[in-house]
Amino acid sequence: MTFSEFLGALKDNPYFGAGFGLVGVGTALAVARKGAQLGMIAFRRHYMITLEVPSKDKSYQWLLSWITKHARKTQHLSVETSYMQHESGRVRTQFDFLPSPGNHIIWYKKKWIRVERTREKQMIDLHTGTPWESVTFTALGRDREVFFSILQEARELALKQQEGRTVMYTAMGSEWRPFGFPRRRRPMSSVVLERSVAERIVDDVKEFIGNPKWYTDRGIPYRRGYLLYGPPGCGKSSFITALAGELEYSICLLSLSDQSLSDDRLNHLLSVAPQQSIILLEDVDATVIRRNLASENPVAYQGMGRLTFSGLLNALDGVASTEARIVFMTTNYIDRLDPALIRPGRVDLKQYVGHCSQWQLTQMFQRFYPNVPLGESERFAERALAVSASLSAAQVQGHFMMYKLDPAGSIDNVKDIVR
Ligand SMILES: Nc1ncnc2c1ncn2[C@@H]1O[C@H](COP(=O)(O)OP(=O)(O)OP(=O)(O)O)[C@@H](O)[C@H]1O
Repeated sequence: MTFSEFLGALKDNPYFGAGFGLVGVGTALAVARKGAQLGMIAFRRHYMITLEVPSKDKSYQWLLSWITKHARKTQHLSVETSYMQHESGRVRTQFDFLPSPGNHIIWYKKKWIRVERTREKQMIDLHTGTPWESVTFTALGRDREVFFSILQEARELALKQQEGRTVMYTAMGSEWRPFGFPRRRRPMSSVVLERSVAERIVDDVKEFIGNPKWYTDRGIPYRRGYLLYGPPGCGKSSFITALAGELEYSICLLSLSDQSLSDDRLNHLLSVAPQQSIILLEDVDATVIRRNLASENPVAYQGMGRLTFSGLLNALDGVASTEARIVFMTTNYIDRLDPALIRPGRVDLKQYVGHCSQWQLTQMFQRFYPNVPLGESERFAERALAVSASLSAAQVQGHFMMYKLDPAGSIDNVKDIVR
């Protein structure tokens, strides 16, 4: 008996015949299911548009906030805790509910949009230690405008949340991440530098930002470097913070004494800094010190601080973008810096920020005790300078804090300023 004869005999058998009928129905169902799947794929391909945004993309956090705003009715939430500084200076803890991983439906511009937030359990971003995530937007139709509109709105929403604040970024692995809570912008008037010093720098930066064409016309990289040097506590960092506020820029803070910083990482970080930000390199003398120590004692410094001096120079030279790139460096020891580091092109403007002059002391007193006659401020300045000619603004501020409501006490006890 052949195999087909055998199958024929089975079909004719009353017990097995019914089974064959079921197999026929099952096959039909499978075919129908397959057909539906193919139909769905074809429908998706031709009548639906999707946009996937990975968590590494700059717009990812903005989009999560946007989704939170639009998916108000969703019951599946996760929380993100942040800190916000109030006008009063108080720091408030803020809980933001974000849509949890899964599907959410949003009605937006007369369209239903499915938003799927996925989190990879298996994959971790090694640089930040966070799981890989993505959000996928799916809408009916072929019009991409809806996605542009969502991205644009999400960006504007994020900018609005930062209005009046300065965002500080710190380097986390190969990325810049917001650090702490956005700070209230520091007014320029709150930092008292020697007469016309602040104006000189502010004018220079504004002139630079306003003239990209000048640079492109001449083929000069559109970047500008600044070096503020001088003793501790005289206002270098405070001034840069106030400048960022004035320009409505954020600050990307990087300490060159960070032992985990390598040439490649620095190079990468400088090239991916957020738009409209000042890159602030602190302790810029640290690389030079390390280089000297390492050459004196190579064994002890082996493997430490893979950032080399030439790596720093290369990274600074590589900083070029279509956007104004502003790099500020600070140091307490300019004499320790290699001339190659501060040559024009790497540092275009150097400014000494030193101990308080008589004019500065008068201004500081006036700002702290606004209702006191000018003569009293001048008297304080004279007496303070008689105590020490090298007072830092931080020292003076500390002294005022001891006599918050007592300007006369602040003058009478001025000798305590050096304690
Ligand atoms: N010129 C200034 N006017 C007003 N406040 C100042 C000034 N300089 C310093 N201060 C105050 O002193 C503190 C320390 O200042 P800041 O960190 O800006 O100094 P710095 O020069 O950057 O010091 P370092 O070299 O140690 O980094 C801040 O709280 C700041 O408010």
